[in-house]
Amino acid sequence: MALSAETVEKRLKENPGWVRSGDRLVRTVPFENYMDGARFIQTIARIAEQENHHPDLMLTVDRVIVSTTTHDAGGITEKDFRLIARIAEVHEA
Ligand SMILES: C[C@H](O)[C@H](O)[C@H]1CNC2=NC(N)=NC(=O)C2=N1
Repeated sequence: MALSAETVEKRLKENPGWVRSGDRLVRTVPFENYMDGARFIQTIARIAEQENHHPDLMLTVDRVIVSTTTHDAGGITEKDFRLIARIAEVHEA
């Protein structure tokens, strides 16, 4: 079930670096160079497979943009927050 806007805002306070954009949680993570960003994407891809929850990932020369929603629920769910908590374990904001 999609979380209410209030719940999303409250949970976001516990997740520095993440913002809500429409029905997505989004974080931009800066990197010194392309390959560091590429390695981060590889790590997230492994986590996504474990969680069976797969964020959109965009790699540029100096950042990775991570964006997640739960399509089935039509919004942000606990699955998205579980995923971003796992990402925080490998890269603090
Ligand atoms: C069938 C499978 O569980 C679904 O397609 C999953 C896979 N990964 C997913 N990842 C994300 N981010 N949102 C989803 O709604 C989603 N759905």
